[in-house]
Amino acid sequence: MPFSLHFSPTPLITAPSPLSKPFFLVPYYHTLHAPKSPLCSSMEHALTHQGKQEAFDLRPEDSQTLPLGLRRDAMPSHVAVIMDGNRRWARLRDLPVRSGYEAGVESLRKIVEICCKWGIKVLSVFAFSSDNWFRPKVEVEFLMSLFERGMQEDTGIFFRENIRISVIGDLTKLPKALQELMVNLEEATKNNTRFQLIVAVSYSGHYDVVQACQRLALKAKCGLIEPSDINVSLMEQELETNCTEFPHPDLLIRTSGEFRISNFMLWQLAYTELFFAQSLWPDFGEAEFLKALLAFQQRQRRYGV
Ligand SMILES: CC(C)=CCC/C(C)=C/CC/C(C)=C/COP(=O)(O)OP(=O)(O)O
Repeated sequence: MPFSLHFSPTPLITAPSPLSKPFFLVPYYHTLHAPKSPLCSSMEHALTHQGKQEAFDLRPEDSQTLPLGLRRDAMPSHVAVIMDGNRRWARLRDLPVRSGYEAGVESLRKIVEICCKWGIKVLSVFAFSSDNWFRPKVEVEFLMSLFERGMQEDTGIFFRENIRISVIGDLTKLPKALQELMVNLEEATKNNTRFQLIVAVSYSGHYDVVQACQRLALKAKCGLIEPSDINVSLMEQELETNCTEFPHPDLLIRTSGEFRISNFMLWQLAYTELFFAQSLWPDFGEAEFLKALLAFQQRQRRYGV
């Protein structure tokens, strides 16, 4: 099934975009000491053709218009989502599991578009947990191919819409081509400023805290810091969310009626507001997202004070 984000062809880009100098990608190929990867050719394709043009519904004025009752001054900067319920969605319809994941990608695209429209700066999604490696091999392989396909097909949109992609997690476990694709996409979009999508793959909160501790221990061993220097700020510099200027989600949404955080961003969620939706992720759309944001805007955040 082809994917498409439905963005306006009208450039909404306010900051300088890599689109203005597509050849910046060329030196990057060389730093990888590798022939052009599939991503690189897909990027070239996207840059040449400027992405898909067939169906768009976002206009510049949309970014000024919020649904009734939603306040721009109380919008969360960073929303995190546990996209749960894709397989159940498929099973309820007698469809193969992969259709559930594909429908989940479409849902993600819708939410990304809404975030851009409503002025949310960062969206983090739990796309594949460290524990998901223990799922059936065929399912894991399908998910890997879905990440590859999804990212390749939307490359043009990321450039045109000024979207930065970051990937967090233990990427060393991913297929080599996917690792390369993700690293390339992160590098190529790192100066995009309108919106940042953080994709957590092969990720867990435990993994993140442990890798941060290992990095600090190494710095201490090398004499760069003293163990007594270690504090919240130094820890946060080593967590994988150091890729964003908003490392702490303001709001966490989990779909599918489950009430747990399942080892997602354990450190970063310390003061996050939680919202649990009944819908399965493929059914989670604008109306439910709005409900979550309205609930968030009514919360009083006291940070223990
Ligand atoms: C390109 C890109 C970032 C794609 C994201 C694709 C996507 C929706 C991934 C979710 C994967 C996942 C393991 C969800 C958990 O719900 P589940 O499917 O295990 O649901 P269940 O609780 O019904 O079993």
